[in-house]
Amino acid sequence: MHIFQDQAEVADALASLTMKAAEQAIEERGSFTVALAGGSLIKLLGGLKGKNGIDWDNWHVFWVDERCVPHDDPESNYGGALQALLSDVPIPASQLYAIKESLCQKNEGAAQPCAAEYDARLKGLSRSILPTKDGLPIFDLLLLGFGPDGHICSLFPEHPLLKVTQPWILPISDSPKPPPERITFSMPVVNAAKKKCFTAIGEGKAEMAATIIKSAGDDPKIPASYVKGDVAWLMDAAGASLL
Ligand SMILES: O=C(O)[C@H](O)[C@@H](O)[C@H](O)[C@H](O)COP(=O)(O)O
Repeated sequence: MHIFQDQAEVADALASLTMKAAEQAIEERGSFTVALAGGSLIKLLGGLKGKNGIDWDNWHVFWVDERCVPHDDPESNYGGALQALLSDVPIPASQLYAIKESLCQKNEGAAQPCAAEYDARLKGLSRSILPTKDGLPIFDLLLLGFGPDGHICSLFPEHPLLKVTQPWILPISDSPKPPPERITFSMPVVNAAKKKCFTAIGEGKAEMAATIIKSAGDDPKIPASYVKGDVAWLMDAAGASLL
């Protein structure tokens, strides 16, 4: 757990942690797979802009969850990350794994086909850049957010999806956080990743950050409590104020 003065310092620490994971993965396997959340995480991604010595050519970027909307919709997590960082760095466009936009022209009913297409696309990559173990993909790094209710990705408290183990990518059509139609990594896919990083910025995150960190694990009221393994927390002073 690392506590910093303000958001700018957290963004810088997030950049350092991501760069280190990338260097290690590229040295070991020649590629780096990172999956991003949406929400307030997006504004921290800019910390990677202008950093030297990054081998962007070998980065592969995914989304841990996505709203089923066109890419230019303000709700699009891909669109947000593009604006915050990805349009400014030379990652080949084919290595940005956005959801298939043509399946999302109408939000209603989009989650099922979107999730199936994303799941099939990821499984296709398991023969190349996305190694698997015990039938699950091993992402190098997940940059996660959490909601005030303790949700992560689009896995919400006491929602049946929390317990679903197959396929890798799940559709949700009744997300309590709008918009309702989304796709999300399953909890086993989250936990199979090599490293996960949570960020908590501002007073609004303090109470739930403390609850997650102090939780005994696997509390269906707090999806974030299921996250296990190598988990880093980067927080500002306000986000860490109730620890
Ligand atoms: O699409 C989304 O809604 C996000 O990916 C989601 O999983 C996010 O990480 C949390 O909702 C926290 O969002 P905030 O940090 O904005 O509260």
